[in-house]
Amino acid sequence: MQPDVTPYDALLLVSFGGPEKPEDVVPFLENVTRGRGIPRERLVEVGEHYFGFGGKSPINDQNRALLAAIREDFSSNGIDLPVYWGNRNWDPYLADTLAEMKRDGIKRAACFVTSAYSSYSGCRQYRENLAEASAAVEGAPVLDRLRHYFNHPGFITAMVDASLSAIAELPHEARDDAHLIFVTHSIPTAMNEASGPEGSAYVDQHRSVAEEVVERVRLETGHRHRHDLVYCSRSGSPRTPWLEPDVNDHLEELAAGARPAVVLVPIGFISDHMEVVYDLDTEAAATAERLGLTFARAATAGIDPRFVAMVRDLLVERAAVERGEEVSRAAVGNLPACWDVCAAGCCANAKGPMPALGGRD
Ligand SMILES: CC1=C(CCC(=O)O)c2cc3nc(cc4[nH]c(cc5[nH]c(cc1n2)c(C)c5CCC(=O)O)c(CCC(=O)O)c4C)C(CCC(=O)O)=C3C
Ligand SMILES: [Fe+2]
Repeated sequence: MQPDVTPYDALLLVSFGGPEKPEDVVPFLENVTRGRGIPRERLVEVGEHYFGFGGKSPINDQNRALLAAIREDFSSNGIDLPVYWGNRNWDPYLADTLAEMKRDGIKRAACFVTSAYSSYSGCRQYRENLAEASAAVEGAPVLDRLRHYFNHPGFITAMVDASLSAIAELPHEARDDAHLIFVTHSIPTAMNEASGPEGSAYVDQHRSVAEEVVERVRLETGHRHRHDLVYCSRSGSPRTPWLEPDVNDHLEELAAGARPAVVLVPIGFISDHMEVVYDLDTEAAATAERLGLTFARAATAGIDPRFVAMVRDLLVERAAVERGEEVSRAAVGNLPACWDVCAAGCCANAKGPMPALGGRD
C-alpha cells in the first residue's frame, strides 16, 4: 500500500548552506554572523578553516546526496512527491526555492530541517527563516516544519552502528575500555537555558541520545563504555559562557588520567559538516595524536538508509496528523517524541520575538 501523504504536495529540505569556492567564504560568514556579535578574530579563524579546505564546505554536497537519497527512497516506496532544497545562509536560498515551488504550483510542503535538536540555532532560527522567506514570496506554499528527530530510531540506530564500526577500528586490546565521547556544537549557556518549551532541551536531548547509544552498544558488545558529552566549535565573545567542556580540553584531561582509547561520536551533526571535518577530524585528531591517545571517529548519519527512511516516516506521520488521524510516533530513550508545533516561547530568540512559522507564538 502506498503511504498517504495528503495534504502535502512537496517536501522541502531546509539547511544551513555553506560556501562552494574561496570567493564565497567571506560573504557566507557575513550572512551567518549578521547581528550575532561574533568577534572579528573568530571570523578570521573560521575563514581559515574553510580556506584550508579549498574554500568549499562539505555541507552542500552532503545535502545534494541526501536529496538524491530521499528521492530514491520516496520512489521505491511509492511516494510521488517532489523534493526541494533551500538554505538559511547560502545558495539555494529559501526565498528562491519558495518562488520556484510557487511556480511549480506547490500548495503545501512539509519541511525537514537538518538539525535534530531543539535550540534557537537549530529550531526557532530556522522557523524565523521560513517565515521571512514566505513573507518575501507572495503566494508561497504553506509550510509545516517536521518535528525534531534526535530520538527517532532511524537516527539512533545509524549512530549506534557508526559507534560500533568506530570501536572496531581500534586495536583489539583497546576496545573494551574505550571511552565514547559524544560531541556536539557548543552554544551559549543562555541559549541552552532557553531551549525547548521548558529550557535546557538542547543538553537534555543530547544526554538522552548519548545514554541510548551507550546502552545499545552494550547490548551488542557486552561492554558499557564510559562516556561523556563534550562540545566543539565554541564561538562568540570569550566573556560569554558557552557549554563546556571543549573536546580538546576533555582529551587533555583523559590523557592526564586513565589514557583510554577514544571514539568521537558526532551526535550533534547529521552529516560531515565543516565542524566535523575541521574541528574533529583535523583539530581534535591532532590533539589526540599529540597526547598519544588512540583515536577513532564514528561516521555521521549522512545517507544511512535508516536515516533516509526516517525522513519518509516523519512526513507520513505528520501528514496523518494533519488529516486528523491518530498516529504512533517512533521514539526511543528516556524522552518522548517531539511535538509538531512549538509552544509559545520555545527556543526563544534572545533578541526578542520575530515572526516564526510552526509555533504557537
Ligand atoms: C547549534 C548549532 C548548530 C547545529 C544545528 C544546525 O545544524 O543548524 C550549528 C550548525 C552549523 N553551523 C555552521 C557554521 C557556522 N556556525 C557559526 C556560528 C554559530 N553556530 C552556532 C550554533 C550552531 N551551529 C552558534 C550559537 C553560533 C554563534 C553565532 C550565532 O549565535 O548564531 C559560524 C560563524 C563562525 C563561528 O562563530 O564559528 C559558522 C561559519 C554550519 C555550516 C558548516 C559547514 O559549512 O559545513 C552548520 C551546519
Ligand atoms: Fe554554527
